[in-house]
Amino acid sequence: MKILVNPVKGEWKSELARPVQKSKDIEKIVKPIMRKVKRQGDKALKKFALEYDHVTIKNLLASREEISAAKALVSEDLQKAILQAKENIDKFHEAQQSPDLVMDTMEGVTCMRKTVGIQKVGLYIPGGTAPLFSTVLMLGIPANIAGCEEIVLCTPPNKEGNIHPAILYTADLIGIDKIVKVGGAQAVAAMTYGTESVPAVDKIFGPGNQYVTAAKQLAVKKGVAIDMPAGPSEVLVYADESAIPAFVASDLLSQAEHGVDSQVILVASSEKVAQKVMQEVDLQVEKLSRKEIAKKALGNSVAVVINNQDKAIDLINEYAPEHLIICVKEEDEEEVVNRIKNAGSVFIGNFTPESAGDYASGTNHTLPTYGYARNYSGVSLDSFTKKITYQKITAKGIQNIGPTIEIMAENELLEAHKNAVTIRLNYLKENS
Ligand SMILES: NC(=O)c1ccc[n+]([C@@H]2O[C@H](COP(=O)([O-])OP(=O)(O)OC[C@H]3O[C@@H](n4cnc5c(N)ncnc54)[C@H](O)[C@@H]3O)[C@@H](O)[C@H]2O)c1
Ligand SMILES: N[C@H](CO)Cc1c[nH]c[nH+]1
Ligand SMILES: [Zn+2]
Repeated sequence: MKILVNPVKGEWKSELARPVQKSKDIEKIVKPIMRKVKRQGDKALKKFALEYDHVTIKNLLASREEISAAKALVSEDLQKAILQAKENIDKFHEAQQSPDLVMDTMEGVTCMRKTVGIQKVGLYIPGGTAPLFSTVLMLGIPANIAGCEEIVLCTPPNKEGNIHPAILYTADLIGIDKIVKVGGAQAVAAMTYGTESVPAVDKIFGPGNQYVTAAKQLAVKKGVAIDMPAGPSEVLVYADESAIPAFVASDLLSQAEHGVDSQVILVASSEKVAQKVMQEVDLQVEKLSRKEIAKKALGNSVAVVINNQDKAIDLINEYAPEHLIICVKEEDEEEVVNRIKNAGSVFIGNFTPESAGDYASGTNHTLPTYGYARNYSGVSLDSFTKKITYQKITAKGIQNIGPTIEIMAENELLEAHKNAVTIRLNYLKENS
């Protein structure tokens, strides 16, 4: 992890650049995958499973037997934990429901807004290097609450050509039964175009590596909506002397272990704080089973010393981290929290590890990366819904609002618009 002491604004931008392959390079790989899946359907999915996941897949869809058998392969302790996490995520997402709106803007003019679930949704569950069954909860729960009619789940097969039992168990728990053994860009292509086994969907959700993220962006060009570009995980920890270095180090490593292209940033209030955290990182990383991945991610990562709070907050807002951990003196906490404008999800205080949000506290872990927290929110119930507006105008209502519409239409030089009102007003005059 590189250390940067009191950098000037221009300097931190280049030093904190995310480690991504150029999108043109990734597109060169992803575009032909999308084309092949569009033309060859399931045949292409099986071919790519062999090429990228190194397995032969006979049946792309998980069978009822495979799904039912999964429960016995998940320990009771894990089942209990998944149920606890489900309960909290359920609660937090249920509470996000907003009442329908009905109001009269004028006498006789009623406007309404209703929330409707997106009909067909596709959930991508990453599984390349770790089987992220927690993502099944994060996407499946809000999809259910929103009332989405068709839910398809795609996830890469493991080395044996199967889906990890915890993914199957969690999917079954929340009632998802269309589970497809397909990962990467080919999964996104399948949900975009539809194949013999995979239905085309209206919106694709879920994080993934750079191939998945690039494919989702190409899917948008084909008219499919996506949640957001949720790529390699990242965390920024803002720590002062009150932060416990071992805790901070553990949080940095929790995101570094996701993938070699993850990035973790420490913004420390002094060199002493930064040094203590980095010593802890060096100690803790050696004990991790994914230390090779984490070490590579640390190579993309930076500790920045900034002894001025305004500048530190400037940097945080400019970087727009996916996860932000704020570990500052309690008397400064509220002010710092309130000045954060750009972050996917914020974790406050020494006892709030980022993993709490990843798994079980209730918030969603599918969040914007790569600075997209500047203009995207993380996944929530809203992501699975659309709002439809309605209106009903009575005879009295059209008499009230009609003249306003007529003069506006006339001045926009749109005569037919005006006529649609005038014809009604004349009718009412003639029939009164
Ligand atoms: N932002 C978020 O909310 C969030 C949440 C969870 C995970 N993540 C990120 O998701 C990612 C998961 O990545 P992963 O790789 O473990 O799993 P993944 O499921 O995203 O990708 C695995 C698939 O990538 C494809 N692939 C691999 N190498 C390829 C190549 N050379 N060319 C074309 N396709 C190839 C394969 O088809 C494979 O099935 C990590 O980067 C992690 O940080 C992000
Ligand atoms: N930290 C990831 C989001 O960037 C989500 C996750 C799932 N499992 C563990 N972590
Ligand atoms: Zn995580």
